[in-house]
This record gives sequence, structure tokens and C-alpha cells, in this order.
Amino acid sequence: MEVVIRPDGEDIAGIVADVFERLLTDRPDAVLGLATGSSPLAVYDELVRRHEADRITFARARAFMLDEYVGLAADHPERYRNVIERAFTGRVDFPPDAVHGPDGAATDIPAACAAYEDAIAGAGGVDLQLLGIGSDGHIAFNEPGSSLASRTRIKTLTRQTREDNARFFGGDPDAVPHHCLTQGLATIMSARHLVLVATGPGKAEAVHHLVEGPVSAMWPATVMQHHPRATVLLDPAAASRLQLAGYYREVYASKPDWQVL
Ligand SMILES: N[C@@H]1[C@@H](O)[C@H](O)[C@@H](COP(=O)(O)O)O[C@@H]1O
Repeated sequence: MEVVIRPDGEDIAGIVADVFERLLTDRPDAVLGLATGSSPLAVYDELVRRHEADRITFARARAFMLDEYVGLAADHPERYRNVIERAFTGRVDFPPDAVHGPDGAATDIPAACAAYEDAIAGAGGVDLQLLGIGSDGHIAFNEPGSSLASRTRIKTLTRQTREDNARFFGGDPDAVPHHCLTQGLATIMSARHLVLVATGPGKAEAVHHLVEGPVSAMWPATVMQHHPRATVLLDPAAASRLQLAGYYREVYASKPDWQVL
């Protein structure tokens, strides 16, 4: 796992946008894995800026979202399909039907989850997966206790996650859906490059487990320690509980030019 500690979210967004830009330059039809939540927003803004400056096109790219709430109306502003369109995909040039997400309105949930796995596999798998992390260590919506071998399925959100996400639902944790569909940990691990962004003191404990803790379903993001190409970008607050922070800074500062993220 490569750990990069940078001064702030803006700086991190620039580095992550470079990873997207390099990939799309090499492979215009790349398959991108998109995350919702506030952590990736600065990245999306930077990608939109580069798109507007004619540096990046998504015209041949495809995208798969990580997760979706169950039971929100199609036009609900917090439905992740609508969130990602507002935050990113609707602001750039993805072709129609190139952006996919689990179907939180499906009547046959197991079939919808299996179809989503098939769609990802059918696209050739995800090349670059952007991730945030929940304060309880979840990635996508894989809450503590999630099987490290899990695939797309329905999950029940923890009270902590509903409290964290209440800010998007008028401050009321009870207005946050109890259920979601989420890519499993094994689904996420199948992506060829994982890039996780975490900022702020609220992420310090989860980041401490993610980077330096033992791999455990109790802190689901720790499964990323098994990934051959995982990059974790942190601001100083999110990195504040890392024992080897000085070493990670040194590694990044002395990175050979040819060795990009
Ligand atoms: N399902 C999403 C995750 O994909 C996200 O990474 C996480 C952190 O969100 P934020 O970036 O807003 O802190 O929680 C949400 O519930």
C-alpha cells in the first residue's frame, strides 16, 4: 500500500486527477470506479476543470458506481445515481448509458446484484477505483463484519453511518435509508488500481486501522492491504494517528520520477 500525505484536499485532488488523466490518455476506453460521499468531490471538480480545458475526455470511458441506497424514489436528490450525475458525470462528456450503478429500486434484489457483477465483468473489470472511507472503516457500504470475500449484495447500514450521512437528509439519521446495495469487498479488490482519499480528523481512526492495523472484517477497508496496487492519499489530520507517517512522507519525497502513482 502506498501512503501519500499531502497538505490539503486540493493538493490531493490534483494528484488523483493526474492518475485519471494518465489512464485516460493511455486508454480512452478505461473503466472507472466512482465513489459518492464528500471525499471525492474535489477530485471531480478538478477532473471537470481539466475536461473543460480539453485535457481529458470521457467520451469513450465507462463508469461503475460503488453503491446505492435501497428504496429512494428515482428523483430523490440523495439517490447516488443523482448525486454522481450532479457532482461529476453530468458535468463531463460520458456517453449516454456509460455510467452504471446498482439498482436500488429492483424488486428482485439478488438478481439485480448478480446482474451488476456481470456488467462489471462484461466491461472487462474496473481499471481505476476511487474510494472514500467511512468513519467506521467501511468502503463503499461494506460495514464492519462484511465478508472479505463479499460480492455485490444488500447490506444494512450501521447507526454510525446513518448518523454520518444524516447531513444529506435534513440532519435526521432516521431519514437515511436502512438498506443499500453495495459492491462487495472482493468486487472492489478486483479493480486494477485502488485510490482512496481521506481528509479530516474524523477519518483518523479508520485510517489508522486501514494502513497499520491487522486485516479484519471489523475494519473492512483493511482488506486493501492485500491489494497489489492500492494508493491512500491523506491530509495531515487523517494521517494523525499513523505510526510511520514520517517514513511515508520520506518515501513520497524521494520517489523516483519514473515511478508514478
Ligand atoms: N457509501 C459512501 C462511501 O462510499 C463513502 O466513502 C463514505 C465516506 O463518506 P464521506 O466521503 O462523505 O466522508 O460513506 C458513504 O456512506
